[in-house]
Amino acid sequence: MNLIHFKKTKSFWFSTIVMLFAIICIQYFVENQLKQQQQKRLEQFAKIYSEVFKQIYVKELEPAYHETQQVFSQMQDNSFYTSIIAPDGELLVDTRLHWSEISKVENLASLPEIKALNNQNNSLHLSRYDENQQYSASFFTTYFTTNDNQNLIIRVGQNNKAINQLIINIRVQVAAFLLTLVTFYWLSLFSERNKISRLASRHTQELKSKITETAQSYIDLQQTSSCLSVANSQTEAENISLQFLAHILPNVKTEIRLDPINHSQREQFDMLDCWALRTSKPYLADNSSTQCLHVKQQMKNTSDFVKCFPLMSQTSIYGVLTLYFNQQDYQHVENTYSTQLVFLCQNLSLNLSRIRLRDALDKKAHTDPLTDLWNRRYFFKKLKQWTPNQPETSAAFIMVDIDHFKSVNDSLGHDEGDKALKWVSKTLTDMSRESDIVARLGGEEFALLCPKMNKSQIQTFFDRVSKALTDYKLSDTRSITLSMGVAFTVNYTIDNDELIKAADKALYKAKNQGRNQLCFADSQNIISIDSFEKN
Ligand SMILES: Nc1nc2c(ncn2[C@@H]2O[C@H](COP(=O)(O)OP(=O)(O)OP(=O)(O)O)[C@@H](O)[C@H]2O)c(=O)[nH]1
Repeated sequence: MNLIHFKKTKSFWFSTIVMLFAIICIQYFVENQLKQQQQKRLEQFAKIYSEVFKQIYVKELEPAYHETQQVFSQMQDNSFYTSIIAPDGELLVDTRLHWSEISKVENLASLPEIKALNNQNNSLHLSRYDENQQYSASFFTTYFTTNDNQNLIIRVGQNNKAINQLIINIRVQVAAFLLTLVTFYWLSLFSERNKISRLASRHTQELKSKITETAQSYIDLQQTSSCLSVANSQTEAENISLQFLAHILPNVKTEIRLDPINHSQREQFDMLDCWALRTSKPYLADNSSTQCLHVKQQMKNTSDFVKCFPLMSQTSIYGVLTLYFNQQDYQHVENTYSTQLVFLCQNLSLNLSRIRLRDALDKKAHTDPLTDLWNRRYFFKKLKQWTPNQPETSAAFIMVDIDHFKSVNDSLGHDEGDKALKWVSKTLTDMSRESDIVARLGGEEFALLCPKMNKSQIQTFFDRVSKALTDYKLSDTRSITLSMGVAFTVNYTIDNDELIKAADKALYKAKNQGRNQLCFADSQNIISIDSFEKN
């Protein structure tokens, strides 16, 4: 800013000096012209006057004096005054004096113009201070010859007051012009300075608020990252990220779509539909460019730009983050939040990877390798998390045991027994609902936790499972049968220990009563869940 100002000032002074110089030259020229014109007019006047005087003058001076006085009194310009002087300096005629006063005037031979003329000049111009008249005057002095061959001097003078006044006027006008120019310049400079300072303060303010906004977004991002690092599920991680985006980009519509492989309930989403995932980098599309196929038509129609950020690692794809902008928001986000968005996506991807890895390990730790059902540990963990005092968490606890399984192993071998175990597992899973937990507790023993199931529903379940098992034939054409013991949490008074013990007793009863049957619990019998887990 200072540099610009300096340059402006420098060029201004340079142009001012040039202008001043030009004005002085013009002024000098004008003044010179004025003086030349004055001299010309003095010469002309002298010529005319001497001609008139010559015509009128015949030996007698007085009549000539009066006649010329009369002739020249009619002239408009009476600023000229004329003297006729004899070569020896005697004043003969003077237009400013009365005839009677002329003879009283002293000899004029000592006047500078008469002296100079006598020193061999035929005519001359001279400006000097006229002490008699007390003002500065210009004189033209020359010889002329009368008709009777007398050599006389004519001197025409003019008061310089008018011309001096003219010159002063010109100078005043030039000075006024320059002063106005300088004033205007400083005024414009001042207003420009004010404008620049206002602009600078506005920019500073904008910069300040942008820095504050950016700093705040980094604080939010840090907090979001901390939450993401302890997120328990993909849904939780997704919600944390969406919350952050809604906070920093309140006007931008945001959407996260995760890989449906681990999310069977989600809307199907083909990862090849997204150009960001194909190219492994953010993809921006406006209304005229190729859009990703997963982008919602309605959202696309109401936005100027759609930008997708891939959620992926080097080896896996987790999903995509999509932002829908209008023109103005897009610029703002690009300028202020582009780094934060990339960081968020990296962080989210990292945590999705962590959650998936943990889920996979969890699943491995909680799954029975032979049947792929939940194992004993997982089942009792779930059962411990049960809250029996809430009506909506009421459930049926079913214990299942294959009848005479030992004889299957003994007669047909372990492989045949394993096949039978897998078939029973599949049948139990197929016949149960999605909300039920089906587990293999060990050996030929299974358990189900079925929320909101009544006696008749259990009976139907048992009948369907038994019927399905008759379709499976062992190699010796035998069929498999099951016994089930069931206890309920419907009366809200039984805790988990009671529930297990009751179901176990019911199963025991079913075995004792001949197997291949279903028995419901007698809730009076109690054993502890811990002792049951140890079995
Ligand atoms: N093939 C196979 N057999 C198993 C597995 N785990 C346990 N068993 C067998 O399951 C049989 C369980 O027999 P028992 O506890 O006596 O019960 P049961 O023969 O079914 O008699 P009831 O329960 O009284 O009807 C044993 O022979 C175990 O060896 C397994 O993973 N695979």
